[in-house]
Parts: sequence; structure tokens; C-alpha cells
Amino acid sequence: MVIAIDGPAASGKGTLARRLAAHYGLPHLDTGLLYRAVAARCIALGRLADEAASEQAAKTLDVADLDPETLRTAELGEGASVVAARPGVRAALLDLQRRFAGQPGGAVLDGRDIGTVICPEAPAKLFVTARPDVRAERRFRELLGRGEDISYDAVLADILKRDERDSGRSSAPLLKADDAVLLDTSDLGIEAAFAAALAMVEARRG
Ligand SMILES: Nc1ncnc2c1ncn2[C@@H]1O[C@H](COP(=O)(O)OP(=O)(O)OP(=O)(O)O)[C@@H](O)[C@H]1O
Ligand SMILES: Nc1ccn([C@@H]2O[C@H](COP(=O)(O)O)[C@@H](O)[C@H]2O)c(=O)n1
Repeated sequence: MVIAIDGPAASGKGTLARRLAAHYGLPHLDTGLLYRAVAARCIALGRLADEAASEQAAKTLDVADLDPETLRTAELGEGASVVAARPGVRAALLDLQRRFAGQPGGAVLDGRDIGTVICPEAPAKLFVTARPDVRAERRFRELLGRGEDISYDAVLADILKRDERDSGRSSAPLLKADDAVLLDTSDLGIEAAFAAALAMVEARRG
């Protein structure tokens, strides 16, 4: 079974994707890490504004090299949303994601365009969201815990800017697929959100 999970930044989709993958014994791909890794390589080269450099980085990306610890910074979240708006970068990462989803037994993928572009035929699709202030508070605490020197206001501003860029781009914008189930986690803790997500997936399996 393929489970496709989309939603805006810090909505909790990665947390739910990991929990669902563990529950069903499926492999999980956090597709945001792909775009973060492309941005990391471009930033290291001083070429984030260079479209050709970002396409080249995407074409030569190795999933085995993705290190969540180094990639989940605020700077790379912003850089990822810049390179993710480029059609050539998205095209270069398409096959890799579809191959991951096509593994025997299925997979769980989370991102922005999984239910709409990468796996439009997935039987179980969730669109996870939460109010911006709630998302910012969660991400702020997470980044503080990781030792980043950042303010709540800066995190909220980053989230709003990324939401706008991700939803407004012409190539694979962040959208709820028509057949995705909406899950608002604003007033749900992690366990309650997981229970709701599991019930939605079970309903689709049945
Ligand atoms: N329902 C919840 N209640 C409280 N905290 C949550 C909940 N879901 C996730 N979190 C916390 O919020 C933060 C963001 O969650 P997560 O990384 O799953 O979001 P995301 O949507 O995958 O973000 P991104 O797209 O930016 O990678 C994490 O610190 C996570 O532990
Ligand atoms: N399927 C996806 C996944 C991510 N992006 C872009 O990457 C940025 C970082 O993603 P996180 O999930 O790690 O926060 C995100 O803001 C998107 O711009 C994407 O376009 N498609």
C-alpha cells in the first residue's frame, strides 16, 4: 500500500508518516530532505540562485547521502523552497520518488506534491495541516532543541513565506488532492493525531 502525505511546513506530516511507516512496516521517504539536500549543495557552492547548478545537484543526488540531522535547519528549509520552485529540479527528482513508492509492499512518502503528482494513484492520501501559529510554535521548540539561535517571530515569518512560495509556484504547487482526507492537527497532540491518521488510512484500506 502506498500512503501519500502532504501538507504545509511543520504541520506534523513527517511525524505521522514515520509513525504510519513503523505501524505498517513500510519504508518511509521524507521528500523534503531531497530538496533540502539540493539546496545544501548549492549553498556550499555559493550558487543557490543558479538554476542550472540546482538541476545538476538534483540529478546527481544520492538518497543514501540524506542526513536529516544536518538538513533540518531553518536555512535549508528556506533554500529548499527556493530550489523546489524550479521545474528542472522537480523533474530530476521525480523518478527517484516514484521508484521509492513502487517498492514491493508499498511505502509512505510525505511532502507537498505526493498525492497530486508523485503518487496520484495512492489509495491512502492525507493532507495534514495546522494553524500557522501552532506550526510555528512547534518548529520553534524543535529548532531551539537542536541548538539553533532563532526567535519565534523569525520561525513564523519563515513558515508564512514558505507556505506562500510553495502554494503559489506554478510547478507542482502545494495542494490538497481531491481524494485526500484533510487532518487538522492544531488541537491534537501527537498520539491523537496518529490515531486519527491511522483510522483514515484503515478506512481507505478497507
Ligand atoms: N500533533 C502534534 N502535536 C504537537 N507537536 C507535534 C505534532 N505533530 C508534530 N509535532 C512536532 O512539530 C514539529 C514539526 O513536526 P514534523 O517535522 O512532523 O512536521 P512536518 O510537517 O514534517 O514539517 P516539515 O515539512 O517542515 O518537515 C516536530 O517537532 C514534531 O515533533
Ligand atoms: N514533495 C516536496 C517536499 C518538499 N518540497 C519543498 O522543500 C521544502 C522543505 O520541505 P520540508 O518538508 O523539509 O519542510 C518545502 O518548503 C518545499 O518547498 C517540495 O516542494 N515538494
